[in-house]
Order: sequence, then structure tokens, then C-alpha cells
Amino acid sequence: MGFQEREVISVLQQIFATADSRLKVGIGDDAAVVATQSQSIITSDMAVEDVHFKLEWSSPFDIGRKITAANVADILSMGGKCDFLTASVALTGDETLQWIENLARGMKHEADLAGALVVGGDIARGPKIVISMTAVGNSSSPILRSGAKVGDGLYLSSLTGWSAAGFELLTREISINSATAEKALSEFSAPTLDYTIDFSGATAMADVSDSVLVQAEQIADASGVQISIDQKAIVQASEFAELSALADELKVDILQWILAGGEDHALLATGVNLPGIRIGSVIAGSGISGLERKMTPVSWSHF
Ligand SMILES: Nc1ncnc2c1ncn2[C@@H]1O[C@H](COP(=O)(O)OP(=O)(O)O)[C@@H](O)[C@H]1O
Ligand SMILES: Cc1ncc(C[n+]2csc(CCOP(=O)(O)OP(=O)(O)O)c2C)c(N)n1
Ligand SMILES: [Mg+2]
Repeated sequence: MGFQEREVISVLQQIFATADSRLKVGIGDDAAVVATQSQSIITSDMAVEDVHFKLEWSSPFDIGRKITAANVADILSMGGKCDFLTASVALTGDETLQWIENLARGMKHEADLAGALVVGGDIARGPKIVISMTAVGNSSSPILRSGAKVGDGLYLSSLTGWSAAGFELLTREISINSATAEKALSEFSAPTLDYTIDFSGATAMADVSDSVLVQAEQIADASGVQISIDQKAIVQASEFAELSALADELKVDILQWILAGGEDHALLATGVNLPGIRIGSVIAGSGISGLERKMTPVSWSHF
């Protein structure tokens, strides 16, 4: 074992140190003390070694970014802003202190982008690395999955499919030396969240962790509407041609990546005249329609 628990805590204390006035008591006591808003949004997501990440595929910095992004995205998808995060980490004991430090630096990097503070967590030994984060955010008017209305459009904050493309390159052990392949690998290792998109006018919203199809179906079910996907509109998206070239090179169906791939954590929203990429419409009925061929959404239900 290359580190002691108190050494790790001391490193974490330094990395997550802040003078932010929202934090009253940070790392070092039994719990953090924070100034919350009158209405909070709370969510948790975890990342398990060999289920959500592989040590040979991703740097500790990217693993830290990715789990933080997955948590923050659930707050953004409620129309909220993330304020606080906690990080509970099971380590095997084979890691170096530097590995753990870089994991924390990745978390801090993404937390900074989100305007959030890492205020505490826990460390334990486990047979594999498991990272569970909890995020606390706020919104005075949260956007639920259940608000989609007939006549709304369906919008993506950015084109999905990049993470699935990176996952495919890694699982098939294909090495392509191009900026497009680099982008796919980087989006898989740690997705770029769409912090600047203004979806405050959305009637319903979800982040794409499982896939556009799964998340659209969740919105359709919760709202009692049908969502019709417009494949022709997806083709018009600005990054489509670039991703399509990579799909052709790998001989895969690009729509499988875009609609059935996961982990981009892009925002999927319904509403009228929203920014982003319009990929469909909300109509009367139930379920999903409009697909020109059958898609097999990769279901990431874990059991
Ligand atoms: N172990 C658990 N205990 C309580 N609630 C849970 C648990 N696991 C999942 N949930 C809840 O189930 C819902 C769906 O979870 P999940 O599919 O992980 O959503 P997401 O894709 O937004 O992370 C969420 O409201 C989540 O809080
Ligand atoms: C080693 C490895 N295998 C497979 C995947 C792909 N993968 C794992 S979980 C997942 C979907 C999202 O995970 P989940 O825990 O269901 O997230 P949540 O819906 O709770 O946000 C995907 C696409 C991966 N990221 N890493
Ligand atoms: Mg979850």
C-alpha cells in the first residue's frame, strides 16, 4: 500500500480548499456545513471499475471528471445549478497517492466548470474502485420529465454518439490517428457538458446517460405523449458529417451511436423554439415513433 488514509485526506483537503462563502465547514470534520437555497435538488451516481471505466482506458483525471459530470448533468437536467458535491471512494490499496490526487483533480476540474464545491466524502477499501458522488443543487422551478406537451419540439443540447464511438474504438481495440477519433475517445473518457445552453424554457428535460431513445421514452411515458424522432433533422446537425465519417470507417450504423449510445450526458429537452439541435416532435399518443429502421437501444440496466 503506497499511502495512508490521513495522507489522502490531507491531499484532498488541499485540492478542494476554497474560500467560497457557500461553504461554512469543509473537509476535516464529521460533516460539511453549507449554505443551501430554499429548495434543493439532490442526486447520486456511481462509477464502478470495469462497469463504468477501465484503468487501462482512462486516466484518473478523466475518471474524476466523468463521475462528476454524470452527477452534475442530473442537476442540469432538472434545470438546476450544482452547488455542492461529496465523493465516496472505495480504493483497492494498489493505487498510488498520485493516482488518487489526479482523480480528485479531475473532480475539482469539472466541479469548477459547474461552479460547484466538493465539500466531503468517504474512503474505504474495496475489491475494485467504486466512486459514488452526491450532488446538491438548486432551482426555484425544476424541469421534470413529465412536462412535455403536444406541439413541442424535441431538442438535444449537442450531438450525441461521441461517447459510444469512443467506447467502440476501445472495445474493438481500433487505433485511428485522427482528430475525430481523439474527440470520440476523449468524450468517452470524460464528456463535455453543455453548460452554456439555455434550456430554461424547456417543458421537460433529461440528460442522456443511457441513450436518446431510452431518455425520450422516459419523457414520453412520464408526460403521457408520443415522441416522434426526425432522422432527417439529425443528419443536418453540424457535427453529423464528422461523426459519420468515423462510423463509416468502423462500418457501424451512426444512428446506433447517436440514438442508442449512452454517456454523452447531453441534455434532451422538449419545448418551443429551444436552442440546440431539433431532432423530433411531441405528438399525441405514447412511446417513440419516426424511426426508419429498428434500433436496438443498448440497455444499461445493470441486472
Ligand atoms: N439505490 C437507490 N435508492 C434510492 N433511489 C434510487 C436508487 N437508485 C436509483 N434511485 C432513483 O431512481 C431514479 C432513476 O435512477 P437512474 O436510472 O440512476 O437515473 P439517472 O439516469 O438520472 O441517474 C432516480 O430518481 C434515482 O434517485
Ligand atoms: C468498462 C465500461 N464498459 C461499458 C461502459 C458503457 N456504459 C457503462 S454504464 C453506461 C450507461 C450509464 O450508466 P448508469 O449507471 O446506468 O448511469 P445513470 O443512468 O445512473 O446515470 C454505459 C453506456 C463503460 N463506460 N465502461
Ligand atoms: Mg443514476
